[in-house]
Order: sequence, then C-alpha cells, then structure tokens
Amino acid sequence: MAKQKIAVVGAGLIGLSTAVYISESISKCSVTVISDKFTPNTTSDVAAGMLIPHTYQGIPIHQQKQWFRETFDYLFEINNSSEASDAGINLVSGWQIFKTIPDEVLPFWSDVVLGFRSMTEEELKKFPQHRFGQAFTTLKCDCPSYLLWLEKRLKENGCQVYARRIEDLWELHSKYDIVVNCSGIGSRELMGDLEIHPVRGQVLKVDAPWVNHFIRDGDGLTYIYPGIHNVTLGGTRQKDNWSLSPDPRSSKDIFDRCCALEPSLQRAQDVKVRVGLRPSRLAVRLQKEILVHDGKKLPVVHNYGHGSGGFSVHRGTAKEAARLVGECIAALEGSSLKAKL
Ligand SMILES: Cc1cc2nc3c(=O)[nH]c(=O)nc-3n(C[C@H](O)[C@H](O)[C@H](O)COP(=O)(O)OP(=O)(O)OC[C@H]3O[C@@H](n4cnc5c(N)ncnc54)[C@H](O)[C@@H]3O)c2cc1C
Ligand SMILES: O=C([O-])CC(=O)C(=O)O
Repeated sequence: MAKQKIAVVGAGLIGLSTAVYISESISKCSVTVISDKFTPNTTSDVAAGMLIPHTYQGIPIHQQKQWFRETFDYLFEINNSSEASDAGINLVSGWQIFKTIPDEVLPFWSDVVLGFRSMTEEELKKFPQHRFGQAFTTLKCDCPSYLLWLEKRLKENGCQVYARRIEDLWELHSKYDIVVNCSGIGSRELMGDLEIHPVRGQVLKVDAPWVNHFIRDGDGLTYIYPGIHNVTLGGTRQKDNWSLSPDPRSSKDIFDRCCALEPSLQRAQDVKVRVGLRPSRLAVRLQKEILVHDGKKLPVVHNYGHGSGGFSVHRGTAKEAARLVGECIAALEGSSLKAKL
C-alpha cells in the first residue's frame, strides 16, 4: 500500500515534537512540516522550558499526569545520554515557595519529579515573606537548542520542512492525505477557534552563571530558572494582550521581583528581553476532525492550546496525536480496500 502523506502545520515545540513522534512510530507514512515561523522566532523559543506542569481545567488529572510522566521520562533519558548537551536538557533542583499554604500541598506531579519534599524551616528562612515551600529536582530545556535538535531529528528521519503560511487547511488537500494542526495561537485565525486566547509572557534572559538553583513563587508570576546558557527571569501573565513589544516597566518589575528573591542577581549581565503569547485554552485540543468540501474529505488531527505548559507535556500529547493519526491511516486504508473490492 502507498505511504500516506502527512502534513504537520507548525514548527514550534508541538509541531516539531509531533512530527518526530509520527516519523519514528508510523512506518507507512511520509511527514512534511509546513510553518510560517521557525526557531528562533516561535513562542516556544521564548519559554523558560521548565518541566513543572500547569493544570488544564478541561482535562482529567490522570491524563495530564500521564502526559507529564511520558515527557519527563523521555527527557530524562536524553539527559542521561550523549545527546544531552546538543538537545539543551539539564536537571535542575530548587524551590517553589508560597506566601500562604496552597490547597495542593502535594501536587499531582509530585511523584514524577525527583525527590519532592516540603522545605525545611531552615530553608524557608531564606524567604521571610513566604510560609511554605516545596523542594524538588526537575528537568529544563534550553528551548532554542531543543527545537534545533528536534529539527535535526526530523531531517535524519527523512521528513521535509517548508516555510509557508497556511490560510486554510483545505489548501493542503491536493497534496496530503492527513493534516496535523499544531499551529498554537495561530489556530484562532486558522480554525476560527475563539476558545484559544493569548496570555502574554515577558521574560528576561540573563547571564548569571553562579545561580544554579531554581526559585518559583507559587503564584506563578515570579521565577528564576537557571539553564545551560542563561538564567530565565519571569514573568508576566497578561490575558488577551497581543503585544509582542517588550515593555520596559515590566522588565524593571520582573528584575526587582527576582532580585528580592535572589539578591545576587543584581550582578547579572547581558540582559535580553523576550516576549511570547501563550496559546491558552481550558483544554488542549487533541482530537480528530474530518473536513469535507464538495464531497471530498480531509482528515485532520488537532494538537494545540498548550498554554503555559507545553514543555511539560509535549511528548505525551505528541504520542496521543500520533495515535489519532494511526486511526486516520487505518480508516483511509480501510476505505481504499473497500473501493477496490
Ligand atoms: C514567557 C513564557 C514562558 C514559558 N515557560 C514555560 C515553561 O517553563 N514550561 C512549559 O512547559 N511551558 C512554558 N511556556 C509555554 C510554552 O512556550 C507553550 O506551551 C509552547 O511553546 C506552545 O508550543 P506551540 O508549538 O503550540 O506554539 P508555537 O511555538 O507558537 O508554534 C506554533 C507554530 O505554528 C506556526 N503557525 C501558526 N499559524 C500558522 C499558519 N496559519 N500557517 C503556518 N504556520 C502557522 C507558527 O509559525 C509556529 O511555528 C512558556 C510560554 C511563555 C510565553
Ligand atoms: O509558570 C512557570 O513556571 C513558567 C511558565 O510555564 C510560564 O511562564 O508560562
């Protein structure tokens, strides 16, 4: 039977990781990635890349935990291989601190990260404004390195990559059998999906190589994340704000909040400001849809809307998208067999 031609729209973290998963798990297909932007110009490049899940209100917790575990295990294996530095993956230990005791003292992901425990009184003395804290070790991606590494994997697997903006998924009907939509915030326009909205995030990437322990305020607004090449200082969460221009007042505010937690950051050098729009939705949209025009059909698998947590769950959602693509292939093969009989 001829190979099914799959087009993946989007070359951020979700498009690249989904294309890699499909090309490695489904032999009877060819994979092409089509996108208007590539690394270093995607939202995924701006992210801190920490594996600390955000909760999607519209998805059962056991499902989110499974996606996180699959992602953590995958990156942990890379971290323990000769690929670690190329892929930009490192293990990082640190503290999540709270001004008031959180509802979830033991979050659902506590037994996936390593060494999760409550902070000691002694550790908490470093943060006089905070009353409670969690200590653990997790993984962090240097996002541009990881995206380049995924692109390299794709090319090694024989996939094609094209730069092009798609106005309507139906444009792909004449050349491809199945489309996988990983267009992130672009799905608002491409699919007319008004459930997805931007949550603007501004961060600073600074040079401060002596900082090697992460600190995250549990309110999710202030964080210090050391990575392989720089330290990410965050952040902002501005719902429905589409501006990609850096805001100098926010930069000062982020810097001051981070210095309040880690005063040595006053000596940080080479401060770069980055802005990204989190593709936020109550639930990641991971489902099949059949587009129909003039009696012709185009199966589509959607995988978008990862909001603040794409890095934490991307491998798990890529696996689920690949399973849905497998179902589409089985249906296409079933119908072409029927047509021959
Ligand atoms: C400041 C900030 C910090 C973050 N920190 C973390 C973190 O520490 N941990 C974590 O887990 N997550 C984090 N995130 C969230 C994470 O960045 C996102 O969940 C993830 O990057 C989403 O990936 P994506 O591939 O869906 O989107 P994108 O990276 O935006 O990729 C979408 C792709 O689709 C393409 N596209 C869109 N429309 C079209 C079209 N019509 N035609 C062709 N191509 C199209 C775009 O060009 C792009 O290539 C953070 C986000 C921000 C903004
Ligand atoms: O919340 C965090 O720790 C980092 C993150 O995912 C974001 O800013 O979206």
